[in-house]
Amino acid sequence: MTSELLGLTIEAVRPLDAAAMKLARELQARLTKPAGSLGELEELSVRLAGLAAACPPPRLEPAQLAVFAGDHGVHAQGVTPWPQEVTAQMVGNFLAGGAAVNALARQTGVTVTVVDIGVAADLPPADGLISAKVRAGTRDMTVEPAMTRAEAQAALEVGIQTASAMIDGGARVLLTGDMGIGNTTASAALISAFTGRDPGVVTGYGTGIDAPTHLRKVEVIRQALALHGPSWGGDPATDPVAVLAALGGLEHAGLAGFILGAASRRVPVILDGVIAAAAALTAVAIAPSSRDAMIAGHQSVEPGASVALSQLELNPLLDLGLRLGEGTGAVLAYPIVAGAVRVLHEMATFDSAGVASKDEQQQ
Ligand SMILES: O=C(O)c1ccc[n+]([C@@H]2O[C@H](COP(=O)([O-])O)[C@@H](O)[C@H]2O)c1
Ligand SMILES: Cc1cc2nc[nH]c2cc1C
Repeated sequence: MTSELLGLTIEAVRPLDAAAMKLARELQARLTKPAGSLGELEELSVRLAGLAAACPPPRLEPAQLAVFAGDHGVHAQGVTPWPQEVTAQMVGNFLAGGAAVNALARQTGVTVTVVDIGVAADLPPADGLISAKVRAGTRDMTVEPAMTRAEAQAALEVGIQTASAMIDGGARVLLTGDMGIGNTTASAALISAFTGRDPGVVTGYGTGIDAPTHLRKVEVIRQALALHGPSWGGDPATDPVAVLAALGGLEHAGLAGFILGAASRRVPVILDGVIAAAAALTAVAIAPSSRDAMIAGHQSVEPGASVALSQLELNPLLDLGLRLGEGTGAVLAYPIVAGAVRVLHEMATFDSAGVASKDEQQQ
């Protein structure tokens, strides 16, 4: 059973508009630069025109980042050295403006909002905090499904509603962020399930674990996949919400909804690291065309991120060796994405600037 909001959102996720893409390609060819010289920015601008069904597409301002925060029952399996309380403490840090993502967001002009979708501790109301707790942390995926289907759907809806509210408030681009001690374990489990790749290939070192902890982390993921995998019988696409409920975090569900919400409104969404990549695979399994609204902000150090992005056929814009999360890689990529659109609005054409084109010079 799919909830009404999720069903309507899935229906509204449509393919790119071919006519707007053609106009953007033609415009790119007339701008005062050698053809193709803006590299990946050119194809990106064409895709953004197709997404908006307009050429030029709207300028990507203002930009809103949502940091989905949640805790993880699998923390009990010793997959991370950090205590679970750090999730709530870092939320406090985001709200006070003292985290890396706050500094980088101030640098690039992005507004940061935190969504408490599943932090284990009670968080007092605060400016910049959306209190939408579905549950105080997930269950341990090695013992039982991390979420019930109803909880996974509720968290997907929180994500959709967050995207809608931000777009209604004027946002023209959304950015993903996450905070959740233990969430690289849930990310690797989701990535393994949705790509069919072995947990040994997609599991990384998260916040920084030693080799024995890494071995245990891979084993924990194998155990969860062995327990739940038979329920989707080798084909996760038949019931992606069941896969999400079994293995995911509340923040993965929120992020998947956020991505679907953006795609349904034809607004681009810049993905951060491995947690966003796992959520993106989930979103694509739910609504395949949502892929076209996604921009991979950066290449996380986590191996699962590369596996997920290559399955999604997304090229990360930056490769800075980041493995922090919070939305840091998305925030850093934002000026590049906004620049790709700005070029279409502001560059002169060969005609308007009186610059001879290559063909004219040859005549
Ligand atoms: O974004 C990434 O690719 C990324 C890679 C490694 C760690 N993280 C962050 O680190 C936390 C999870 O790490 P861990 O080791 O507790 O699973 C969580 O808060 C994530 O935001 C994030
Ligand atoms: C300190 C700290 C900051 C983080 N930011 C995102 N994930 C994090 C994990 C830790 C441990």
